[in-house]
Amino acid sequence: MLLGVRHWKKRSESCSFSGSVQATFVKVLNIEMKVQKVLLQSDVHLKSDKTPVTVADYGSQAIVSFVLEKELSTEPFSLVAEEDSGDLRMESGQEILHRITKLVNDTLVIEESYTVATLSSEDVLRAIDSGKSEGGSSGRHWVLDPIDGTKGFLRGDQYAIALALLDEGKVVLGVLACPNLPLASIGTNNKHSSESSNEKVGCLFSAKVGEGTFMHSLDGSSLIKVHVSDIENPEEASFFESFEAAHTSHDLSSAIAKVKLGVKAPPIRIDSQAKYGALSRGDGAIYLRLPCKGYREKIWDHAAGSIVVTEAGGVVTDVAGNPLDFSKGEHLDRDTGIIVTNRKLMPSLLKAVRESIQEKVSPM
Ligand SMILES: Nc1ncnc2c1ncn2[C@@H]1O[C@H](COP(=O)(O)O)[C@@H](OP(=O)(O)O)[C@H]1O
Ligand SMILES: [Mg+2]
Ligand SMILES: [Mg+2]
Ligand SMILES: [Mg+2]
Repeated sequence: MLLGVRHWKKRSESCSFSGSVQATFVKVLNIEMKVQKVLLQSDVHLKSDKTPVTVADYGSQAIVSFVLEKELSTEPFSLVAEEDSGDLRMESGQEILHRITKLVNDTLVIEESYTVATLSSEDVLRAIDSGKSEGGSSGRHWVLDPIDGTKGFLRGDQYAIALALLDEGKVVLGVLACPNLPLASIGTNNKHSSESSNEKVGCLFSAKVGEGTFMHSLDGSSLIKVHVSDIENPEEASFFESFEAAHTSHDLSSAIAKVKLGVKAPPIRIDSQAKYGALSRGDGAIYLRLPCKGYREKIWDHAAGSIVVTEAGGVVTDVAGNPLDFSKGEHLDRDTGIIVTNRKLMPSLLKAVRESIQEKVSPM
């Protein structure tokens, strides 16, 4: 028993971010917001799976992994992150690597505690590749999506930086920074909005297992504990889904929400895990993600978002109603979609999802 308590204390102490990591996280965000406004065509590349990646994705991964490794120098460091340096090591990647290196140094120079020396391109490549761990069910692994919703980032819309900690395969800590998300509600089911926060954008959600979810403003001026919507009547529940039709079936979610549940409000379509953040503070009551059959979800797309919602009182499952399993490496071990809502709505939502999928498979 005593051993268990000691283990828990040790774990929770080292789970928490030091102030300088959090401050650096915010600086990365500020830089990304500037980069988003001045992005050049040549700063954007297509990866082998045809999804976009930018200097900001690589730069964010290099900085967060560099700072985390420095902060956690006394313990084994394992990071599972989205990007790798393969394309940057090729001849064609030299120009973009040069710009990433400049971006990383410009950012780190602002944070005095990390100005050991100017980082070389090789240091930057090494920092990006620190994210090559495979994760799994034993030990601790940090999970990073340096820019989630890159397509939204390119459009000038929503995106997020998502960092989580896995301990023995379970998410125990999550931080979700959403630089373009208004502090006021973006949905119809809101309970936290206030007059003074109406115009401001930039939210940072943080959640630690057993301690709830907090929303900070990015300028540090406010901090509140948030809770998911307590709506019980599905007709009043507004729902979130991906902006990108290629990432989720808009037709299927419309059949579930409108036809089966009688939801009246139109869907709120935004990019990235900002959907989890917005749901955690009750902006809407449902998030449906129903990708094409065969798409395998990655853990960095859901680890931080899922704990932000569950610690705010919500439920995150696959379409069979099982909790998401983050212990199987870089992929979530499901290919059947993700549903998120509050405890009261989950039974009717699950039923509606199952019926709609069944009807799609065998139309009457
Ligand atoms: N065909 C597909 N189906 C579902 N998700 C996909 C997809 N192609 C890419 N994605 C993932 O969808 C994420 C964005 O989610 P959303 O649609 O909620 O904005 C992307 O994250 P990145 O932008 O980090 O690559 C990417 O991992
Ligand atoms: Mg990507
Ligand atoms: Mg992502
Ligand atoms: Mg990403």
